[in-house]
Amino acid sequence: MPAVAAAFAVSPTPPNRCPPHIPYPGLTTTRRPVDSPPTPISRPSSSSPFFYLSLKGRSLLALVCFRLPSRRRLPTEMESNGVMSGKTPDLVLSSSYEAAMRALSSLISGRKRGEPPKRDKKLDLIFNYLKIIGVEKSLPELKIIHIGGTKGKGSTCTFCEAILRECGFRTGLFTSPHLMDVRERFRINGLDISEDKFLYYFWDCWNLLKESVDEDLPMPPLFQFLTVLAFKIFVSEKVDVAIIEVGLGGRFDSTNVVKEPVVCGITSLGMDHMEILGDTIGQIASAKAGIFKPHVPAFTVPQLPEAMLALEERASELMIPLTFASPLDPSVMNGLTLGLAGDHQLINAGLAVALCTSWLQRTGHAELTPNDNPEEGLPVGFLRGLSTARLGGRAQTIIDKPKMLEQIPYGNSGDLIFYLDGAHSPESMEVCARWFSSAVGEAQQFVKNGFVKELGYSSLYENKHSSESKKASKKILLFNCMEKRDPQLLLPPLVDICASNGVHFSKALFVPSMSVYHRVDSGSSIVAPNTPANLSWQSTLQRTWDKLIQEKDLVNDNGSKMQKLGKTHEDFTGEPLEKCVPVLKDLSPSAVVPSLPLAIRWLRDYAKDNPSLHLQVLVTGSLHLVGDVLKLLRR
Ligand SMILES: Nc1ncnc2c1ncn2[C@@H]1O[C@H](COP(=O)(O)OP(=O)(O)OP(=O)(O)O)[C@@H](O)[C@H]1O
Ligand SMILES: [Mg+2]
Ligand SMILES: [Mg+2]
Repeated sequence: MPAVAAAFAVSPTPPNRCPPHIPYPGLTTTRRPVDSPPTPISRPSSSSPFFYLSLKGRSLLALVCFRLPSRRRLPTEMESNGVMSGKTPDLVLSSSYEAAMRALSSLISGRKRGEPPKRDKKLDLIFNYLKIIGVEKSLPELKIIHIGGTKGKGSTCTFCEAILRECGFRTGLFTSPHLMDVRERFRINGLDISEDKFLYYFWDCWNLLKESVDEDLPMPPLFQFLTVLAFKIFVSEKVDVAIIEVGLGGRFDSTNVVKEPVVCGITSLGMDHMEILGDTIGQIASAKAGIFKPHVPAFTVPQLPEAMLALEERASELMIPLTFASPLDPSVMNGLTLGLAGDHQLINAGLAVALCTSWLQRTGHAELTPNDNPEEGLPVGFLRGLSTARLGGRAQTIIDKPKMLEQIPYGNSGDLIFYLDGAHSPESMEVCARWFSSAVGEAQQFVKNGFVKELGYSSLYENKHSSESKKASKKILLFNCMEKRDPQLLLPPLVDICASNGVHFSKALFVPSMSVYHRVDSGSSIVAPNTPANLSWQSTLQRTWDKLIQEKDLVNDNGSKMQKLGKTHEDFTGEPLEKCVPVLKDLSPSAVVPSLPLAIRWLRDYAKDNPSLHLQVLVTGSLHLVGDVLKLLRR
């Protein structure tokens, strides 16, 4: 066995749940040898329809020059806002990215979330958009892995992408939603698409569509546009495999324009988007199974019986094998950990292994699949992919210590750790609570041992200050969710599961998100600490929380009963509230904070003023909230 493979040798993976081998007609793929460096992303040359100037430093990279294809008009949006001068068509100033975001935002339809979409002919329309941008004939070349489900789609897609890239293939990954920047949705070979490439493909598609739209074929709504843009990018970038996450549902989802993927997967199913998909888990499963296609093997994870039945029914109608992928056995990781944290990721990783195995078999690369011989375990590409996969805002831990990497003694200026997870359904709230309980336990263990784990960078820093090991920890919840969600379904599982693991919140802060779903922001857009006029939703959340805490009569971190609402909470006495967030003055175990920047500032001040505390903040309830916190922490 080669040395590198020996180093990764693992005990057996179950001879992996692969269906009978169904060859994919006409499909074989070339790939880089496993040990060679990833294929560099090919850059456009000056003879291509466009070129870019590489200027000094990252900031100047935004000053991109494009030679737009001569048959194209200049983007109307850019002309109208003065970003691009009509007399100098080759120059797109840096703010053109903001112009692209404004153009994208204009595609967000006025339809309220929750109203049934107009489904008739939707996929036909999308097919027409693909024709207009010139990629409809190339779709079959993309060798797609198509993944739907209620929870774990993005994670499973991310594992698949990382595995196949580590096996030597050039990958394209399309996921949703994004946290900070729309480009996160389009990864090429593991990296978010660059701004220059994004702008090129964006305006190319935009102009072609604008030139062709009429009453019968209007501009597509946002997600449809992003879907056709993804196909444009992946076809143009000549990826070997495109991993496509379903947006919502399955049968009527924009991504279901894919006629013949190589393999399909359905992740954990649960009750979400019932207003569109149906009231029962069976109906939801049927809608999701709408991505199954004739001659294409399908895989899924452990499901409730009713959901499993609906998936099986659809599979048998199409006469395709539906294979059950069991959660990954951690022992097959040979001591490595999954790149995405939380026990639930074992479910997603097990599905990803099955999907990649099937993809490799069907595209003529069976030699790269896990060996049936249990002694040989997972191949090195699988192990590398599973252990290096990354996806922000899902069970992500960030230490708020900008100088951490300079190894400044820990604890001197406050100790604040953010645990971020975009859970927003009851099921995901449960897995989030389990992950948080175990993560804070782990962190506490490191502290007790005199070590602090820099979780974001997976390295250890020795703590030379023995007083550190005596630090007490406080857990704070920073929460928001969309108004269509029911906090009575989201907050109880969080509180119950944490409490059953001995984890109690000292305080809960309810705060409005800053990003809004009717606007697409760039990652660098200014985060304004605007105070929304109406905080009534946050007050509703607070009331739900307070009632829950009172009913449960929970104990706090010190083992003493939490003070009832309105009374002084001993954990928060002596803090310099007045200089920061007046609304926190009441010192109750919960508060509505009028803006997110204020909440972060208050947390930082509190940590600084209480150096003997470890402050562990769980941010959850909304991916918007998580994205906004990431933006603020990055600054
Ligand atoms: N297998 C799973 N079972 C239950 N919850 C999960 C599972 N995987 C992930 N989650 C939860 O769902 C959240 C989102 O994970 P992920 O992005 O992988 O799912 P998604 O299906 O793409 O979600 P979305 O509906 O937001 O697109 C995670 O932060 C976690 O809380
Ligand atoms: Mg969803
Ligand atoms: Mg997703």
